[in-house]
Amino acid sequence: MTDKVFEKAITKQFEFDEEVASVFDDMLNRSVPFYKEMQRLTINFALNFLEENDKVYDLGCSTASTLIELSKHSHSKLDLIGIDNSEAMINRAKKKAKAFGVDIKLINDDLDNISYENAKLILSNYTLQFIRPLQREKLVKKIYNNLRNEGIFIFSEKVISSNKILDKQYIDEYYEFKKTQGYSEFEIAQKREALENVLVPYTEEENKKMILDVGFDHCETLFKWVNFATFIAIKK
Ligand SMILES: Nc1ncnc2c1ncn2[C@@H]1O[C@H](C[S@+](CC[C@H]([NH3+])C(=O)[O-])CC(=O)[O-])[C@@H](O)[C@H]1O
Ligand SMILES: O=C(O)C(=O)Cc1ccccc1
Repeated sequence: MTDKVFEKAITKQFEFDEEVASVFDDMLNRSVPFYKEMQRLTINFALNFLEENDKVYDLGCSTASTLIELSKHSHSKLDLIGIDNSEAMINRAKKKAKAFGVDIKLINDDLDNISYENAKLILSNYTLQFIRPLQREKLVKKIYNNLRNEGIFIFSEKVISSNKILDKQYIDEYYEFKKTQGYSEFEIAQKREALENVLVPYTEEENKKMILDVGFDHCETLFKWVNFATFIAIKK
């Protein structure tokens, strides 16, 4: 279904409710530049590190698109677990996984309440940005502690620039992108307002610092388009 959530006047903050969940795949494809390419890279890099029966968690799995694709491309059997605190998203994820005949454990809970024990790979594309900064650091520490040795964390985030002039150019460039995707100026402005204080982006450097501060040995940018970045972190 086509995303028309912000065509009408909005009075509340952005929420992952039934209305958003019902158009979410279209929303993400049209709102995240190179979403499919970012997802392809996530999966290819993940597969390089995975072996039979490895445990994989997707934090903020939404409609489970990434886990379904991962499962389709894997030659080994994986233990796939998706977590999302939006019931509407998890219900869609369950329907999609069933339709694709893919075995995924889908859990409707807050990321805080889950133990990621024995994980070989943790994925989290465009989700940490919705977690309050203090809690975000705590969650990343838990991710590090629960990953096995040589475990991998791949995550994507909307980012800002610490340079004011460039940051303004980032915003303008993204605005142009959204127009090419068929969003009107009104829809773009409304969504921006609804996301204010809900989506809290860091700079690329802040993201890397957060990762290294909790103990990861290595973190680098796998992919970046202006204000959208994918990172890979490795635990020794
Ligand atoms: N505290 C939380 N606990 C659990 N889930 C949460 C929390 N906060 C937000 N979410 C969930 O995180 C997801 C973020 S969307 C991820 C896209 C997906 N990764 C994809 O690649 O297709 C990204 C976006 O919409 O920009 C939503 O489904 C929220 O319900
Ligand atoms: O659409 C936007 O304005 C964004 O900043 C990114 C985004 C994409 C999908 C859901 C929430 C935020």
